[in-house]
Amino acid sequence: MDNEVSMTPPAPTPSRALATEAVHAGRDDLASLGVHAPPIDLSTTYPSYDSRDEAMRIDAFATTGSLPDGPPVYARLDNPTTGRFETALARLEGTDSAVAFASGMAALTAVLLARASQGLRHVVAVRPLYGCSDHLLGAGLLGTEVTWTDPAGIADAIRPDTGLVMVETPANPTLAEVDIRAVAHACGTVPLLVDNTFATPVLQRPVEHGARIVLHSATKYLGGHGDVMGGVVACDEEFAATLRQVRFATGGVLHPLAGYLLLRGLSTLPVRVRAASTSAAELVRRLTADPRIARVHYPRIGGAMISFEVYGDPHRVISGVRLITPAVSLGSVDSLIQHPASISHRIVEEGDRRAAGVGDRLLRMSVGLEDVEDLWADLCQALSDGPVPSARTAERPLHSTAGR
Ligand code: MET
Repeated sequence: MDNEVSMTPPAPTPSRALATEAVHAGRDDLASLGVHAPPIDLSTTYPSYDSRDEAMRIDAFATTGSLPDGPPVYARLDNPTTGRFETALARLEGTDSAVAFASGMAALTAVLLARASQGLRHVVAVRPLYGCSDHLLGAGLLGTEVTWTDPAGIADAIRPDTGLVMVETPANPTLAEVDIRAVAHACGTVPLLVDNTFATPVLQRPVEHGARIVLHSATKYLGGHGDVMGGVVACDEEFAATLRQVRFATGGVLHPLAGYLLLRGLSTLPVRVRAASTSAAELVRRLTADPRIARVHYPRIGGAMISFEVYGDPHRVISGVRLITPAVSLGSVDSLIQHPASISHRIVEEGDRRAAGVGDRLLRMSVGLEDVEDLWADLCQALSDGPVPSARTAERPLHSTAGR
């Protein structure tokens, strides 16, 4: 008996803290497999001597979109390594399921196609969104039609063919926040999609506030090291099944090596997000007190993204950084800065961009894990091409999202 007790792993605790899930979700079977790190399955195809069984499994997937029992037949249906990342992300977001894609844009594309395939081609959306999301909705590339509105106008904008309401909060790049619960209420039976890329499940779990679909560019905080591109949708199993069918049909699959890296990234997500957020809040405090800065944007829920408007030439700041990397993207261990009007939101028509608060003097910074004093020193020299102001000049009170 003693032997039996020691050999049987204890049943997983039903509700584990986020930090625990981040490290263990998607890995529950590893000890029983006799390994410590997750295996990487690079197979594109899976052998079977039973073609009748394969036909049945393909039929079942085509009919239901459920994960095949046993090997996936072909890598466009599923992959066990990527499946671990999907399991873990669903656990962190508090959803039944998650479906991973080659990028955040492939993930959003699949959501739009899934709804359009049900005859629901109309989308209601709140600006700002990430520039390419805005473009994908607005350009009609997928045969969808968008109505842009503010949160208060959502209920009125919904039509019988509305398949989706989409918001991003905090929004890229202004960090504007929407009240997810209020918006979800306004959506009625139409599913609300929240792009949770900036907040991550560490700071916000949209499903707990009534959202039905959560989108991530996994390239950002989930991966966390600037070396893997991916996207993921967390949702109920019914919608996940449709997304898997779209993914199979359109081919925007995540590579299993990326799936491995994303699972690995999740294990440090809470630590990374909290540490970078502490530095970001300190930089916000100093920037708000700095006479070279016209306005600082920082969301109430916190996070590691900050935006600020300069009185001077924003392009000089970009060309002046030495430690901070002047590059688009975000969520890496190292800090990045970019000029949204030139890069991340360039594709949005200028008038729409400005109306959404993305002005020409706005800079967006993704705060990484460097020492905050080094980041401040670099920002200061880039802002002034001069020496770092003394600490006393940074003692004015903290204020966020306010102009001066
Ligand atoms: C190609 S531009 C943008 C990449 C990324 N989504 C960002 O906002 O930085």
